Amino acid sequence: MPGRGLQVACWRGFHCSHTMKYHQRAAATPRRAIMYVPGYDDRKANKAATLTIDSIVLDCEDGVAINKKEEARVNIPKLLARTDFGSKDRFIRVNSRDTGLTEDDVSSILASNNLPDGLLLPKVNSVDDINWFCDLAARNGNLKSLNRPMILGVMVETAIAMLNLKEITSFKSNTFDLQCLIFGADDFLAEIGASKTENAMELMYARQHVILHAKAFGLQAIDMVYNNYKDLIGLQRQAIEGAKMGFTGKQVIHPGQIDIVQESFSPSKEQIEWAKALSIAFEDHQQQGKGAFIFRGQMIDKPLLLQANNILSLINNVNGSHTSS
Ligand SMILES: CC(C)(COP(=O)(O)OP(=O)(O)OC[C@H]1O[C@@H](n2cnc3c(N)ncnc32)[C@H](O)[C@@H]1OP(=O)(O)O)[C@@H](O)C(=O)NCCC(=O)NCCSC(=O)C[C@](C)(O)C(=O)O
Ligand SMILES: [Mg+2]
Repeated sequence: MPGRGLQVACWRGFHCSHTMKYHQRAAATPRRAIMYVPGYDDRKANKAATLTIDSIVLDCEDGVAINKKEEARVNIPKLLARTDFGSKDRFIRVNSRDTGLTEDDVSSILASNNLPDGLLLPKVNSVDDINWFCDLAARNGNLKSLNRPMILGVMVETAIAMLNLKEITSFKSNTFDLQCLIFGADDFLAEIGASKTENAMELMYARQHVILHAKAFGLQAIDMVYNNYKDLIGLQRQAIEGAKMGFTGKQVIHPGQIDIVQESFSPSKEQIEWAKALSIAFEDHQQQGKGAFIFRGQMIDKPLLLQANNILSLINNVNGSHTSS
């Protein structure tokens, strides 16, 4: 792929820091693309079921007009019951705490016998918002029927959430498993009064802030939506940039965006070959007592091995998830 070279992003949190107790939380499930599907829209949901994509989000929030909210929350459990989404992760995005709609979402969606794999919580401002939601879900939901924790994705899209990210990413619970931070660029731009530019330079700090906190706590970091869904060249540029920055995946809104995004967040053949060869060379040099050595003209030491391991872990996870479908 043009422009990718062998400069490898840190694809996952696994090997990037010594804080292994957090890094062990990192999900092995690849979430390179996650696509929003309005929860009331059976045609789009049926289409989504046929597509090759890591995750889908059945939406009750901003992809659903206020007069369609009830239809979406009633329809989603029926969709989950009758639709085979294959190996895709099935998320539901509920409405945020401040809307007063979350209680109805939870009663309808989580009381059902057809639970999703995970939930996305939008417009979270603090860990108190997550705890509030988890209490609500534990009281009203059918979560005891699960033999695993419910996966959580927290959407970071307010200024106060950015300031509270360390506390938010420290969230722990036996019933809920926080696995992803998801950057909601559109809401964030609206809140800080900025305008989106072509190269998104106004969002660089916020994107890095999300990555930093996700990786410090072993979470996946999911990049912003590319709204101009017919511009595939711009999408590819932004997706590759996000992967190089350290994001593990990207939100999408249209089927035409999936392949480009999933490819951008997958190691190329050259990267895989490089990672395998480097691992072997590293082991050989360790045997010879050399911590640093020259490999294909570059100085290699342990951090490069860790980057190579990130590539090999990702490719194993991607292959594993596809063979299990
Ligand atoms: C952009 C739109 C209006 C163009 O809609 P369209 O009907 O003009 O598209 P199309 O090109 O005609 O569609 C082609 C085929 O793809 C299907 N299709 C099209 N989209 C989807 C989809 N998402 N999921 C599944 N299938 C889809 C569509 O049904 C059709 O299938 P068909 O040939 O069988 O009829 C449409 O794609 C759409 O509604 N996308 C979802 C938009 C959405 O959910 N937005 C909210 C999430 S982003 C957000 O909230 C912000 C964030 C993160 O919070 C923050 O940054 O702050
Ligand atoms: Mg949003």
